[in-house]
Amino acid sequence: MPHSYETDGAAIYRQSFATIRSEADLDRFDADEEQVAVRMIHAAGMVGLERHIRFSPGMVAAARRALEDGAPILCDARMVSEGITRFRLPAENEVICTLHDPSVPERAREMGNTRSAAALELWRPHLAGSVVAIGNAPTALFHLLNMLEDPECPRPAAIIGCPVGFVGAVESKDALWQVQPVPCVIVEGRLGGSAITVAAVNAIASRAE
Ligand SMILES: C/C1=C2N=C(/C=C3N=C(/C(C)=C4\N[C@@](C)([C@@H]5N=C1[C@](C)(CCC(=O)O)[C@H]5CC(=O)O)[C@@](C)(CC(=O)O)[C@@H]4CCC(=O)O)[C@@](C)(CC(=O)O)[C@@H]\3CCC(=O)O)C(C)(C)[C@@H]/2CCC(=O)O
Repeated sequence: MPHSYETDGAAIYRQSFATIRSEADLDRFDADEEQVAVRMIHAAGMVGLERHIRFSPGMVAAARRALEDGAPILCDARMVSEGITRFRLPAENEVICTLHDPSVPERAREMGNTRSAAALELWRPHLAGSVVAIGNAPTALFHLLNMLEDPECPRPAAIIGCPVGFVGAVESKDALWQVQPVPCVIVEGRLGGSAITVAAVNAIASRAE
């Protein structure tokens, strides 16, 4: 007997978002934040994630404005850059991931750091006014914060800072939240990841669900 299941993609999304809106506690988010939080919960498959999501004031508007003005999106991992739905982007924005540039392994050896952190050195020409999406590597977020301690370093318009894991994820996100060098969103704690980060970018890039 063949299995019966929903085959309409749009209906699947509608049903998912309706389920999230009925089960998640979204009251503390404004309308812009709620749209982004719903998509992050959707990507994680986890109602309850909302308790860990923190937006700095005006973050979604700042990131949206930057994208509409043509800002590039700088991603720590290809899992993030590949997940961004290009047709959602308001200005055919460039999506940049420098992690696999051939110069990065040698640069990482010289720096005594991970490839993820070393790859950010190649972001410098693109950083001003960009939207940063870090979904994997805590060392990338720490290195970005260190770069931004230099007042000469160009500043992004907004940071989606959601690295995941057990070593450095909690600490790097706490550091971003403490410093808030620019408007940002984080997922507190060990939770995070490329899918949740991509979902935030895709939600910010599109105005309404
Ligand atoms: C320590 C690292 C962690 N990686 C995690 C989780 C996942 N990583 C995947 C993949 C395919 C990649 N991870 C690298 C970025 C690689 N991961 C690391 C590093 C060793 C150090 C980063 C850091 O600690 O900040 C990092 C390599 C580096 O030198 O920077 C990756 C480049 C490794 C590689 O394939 O060469 C690669 C990213 C490729 C790309 O997309 O461009 C996973 C899919 C795991 C797997 O393959 O089994 C998974 C994805 C999670 C996600 O949602 O993004 C952690 C858990 C983040 C971990 C850091 C923290 C920790 O607690 O260990």
